[in-house]
Amino acid sequence: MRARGDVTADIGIDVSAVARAFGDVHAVRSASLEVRHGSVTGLIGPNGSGKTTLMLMLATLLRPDSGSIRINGADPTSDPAAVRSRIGWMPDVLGSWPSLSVRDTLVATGRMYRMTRSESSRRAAELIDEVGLDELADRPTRVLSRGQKQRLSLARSLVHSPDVLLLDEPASGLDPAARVDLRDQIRRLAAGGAAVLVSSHVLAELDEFADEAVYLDRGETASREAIAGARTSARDWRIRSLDPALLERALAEIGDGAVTDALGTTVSVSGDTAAAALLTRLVTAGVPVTHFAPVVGDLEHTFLDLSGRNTPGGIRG
Ligand SMILES: Nc1ncnc2c1ncn2[C@@H]1O[C@H](COP(=O)(O)OP(=O)(O)OP(=O)(O)O)[C@@H](O)[C@H]1O
Repeated sequence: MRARGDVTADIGIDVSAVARAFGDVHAVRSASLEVRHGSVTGLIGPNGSGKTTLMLMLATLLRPDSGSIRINGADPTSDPAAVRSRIGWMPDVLGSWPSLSVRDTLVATGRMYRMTRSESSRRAAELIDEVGLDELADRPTRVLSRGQKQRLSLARSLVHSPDVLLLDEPASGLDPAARVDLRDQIRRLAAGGAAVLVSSHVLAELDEFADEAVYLDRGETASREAIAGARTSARDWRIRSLDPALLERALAEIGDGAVTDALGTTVSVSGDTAAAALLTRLVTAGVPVTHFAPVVGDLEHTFLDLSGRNTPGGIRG
C-alpha cells in the first residue's frame, strides 16, 4: 500500500538523466521524467527519438548505460523481479502465440504470474469483456486483425493488475470507436491509481486524455522552460464566418498574415489573451463568426514548436 501523503511513494515512474547507446547510435542521451500514480503522461517524439528504447529500459528489458530509473521505488536493473510484478508492458508490436486462443493466451499469461488456474480463468474472462474481445475469445490469435491484437496486447499487460503501465503506441491500428474505448480504459486505469506512460503519434488524441506530456527529441527530454515557451508561442487559429468576405476585410484592418482556404481563414495568434481580443474585435465589427479555434491541439503545437517546425507569422498578442 502507498502511504497517504508520502510524495515519493506517489511516484510510479521516476527517471533521471538516463542514457543508452547502441554502438555509436545514442538512442537516449538524457531522459528525465516522473509519472505519478493516478495520472497519465504522454511520451511524445518524432520517429527514432528514443521512445521505445526508453520504454524498454523502464520495462527491465534493456539496461541503461547511465542515469537512474525507479519503478515504485525499485531499480529495474538490480531488482527486475520487483519491477516486473508491478508493471504492465504493452509493446508496440504484439508477439503472440498464433495457435493459442485469446482466452488461453490470457490464462497462460496469468499462470506465468503464478496465478492459480481458476484465478487466471476468472481474470481472463474479466479482461476479454473489458477490451471487447468476447466474440473472438475462443478463436486462435492468428485470426485477429491488427486492432484486435492491440486489444489483446492491452489485456495481456493488465492480467496481474499492475499499477504502473507502459503503453507503446497502444492506439496504432485501432479504428476511431476503439480509440475512444482505449482512451476511456486508460482514464479508468489511472482513476484506479495506476501511473500510466503512453507513447503515441496521435497527438490530438493524447491531448484529450493525458495529464502531462514529456517531449523526447533526439534522445533528450525537453526542459520545463522549453515546453512553457513553446506552449505560448504564436500558433495558427482557424476562423470561419457566415460572411467570409466581411471576415477577410475585418482581418485586413486588424493585421496581416491571414490565409484563406477551403477550411476557412487562418491567422497566427500569440496566446489565449490575444485570441480572445481578436474574437471580440471581429464580433464587434459585426462578423458572424461560426468557428474560432486553434488549427492543432496543445500537444501538437508544442511538439512542432520544440522540433522547430512551426513557422508563425502574422497577428501578435
Ligand atoms: N537494437 C538497436 N540497435 C541499434 N540501434 C538501435 C536499436 N534500437 C534502436 N536503435 C536506434 O536508436 C534510435 C531510437 O530508436 P527508438 O526505436 O527508441 O525510437 P522511437 O522514438 O521509438 O521511434 P518510432 O517512433 O519510430 O517507433 C534510432 O536511431 C534507432 O535506429
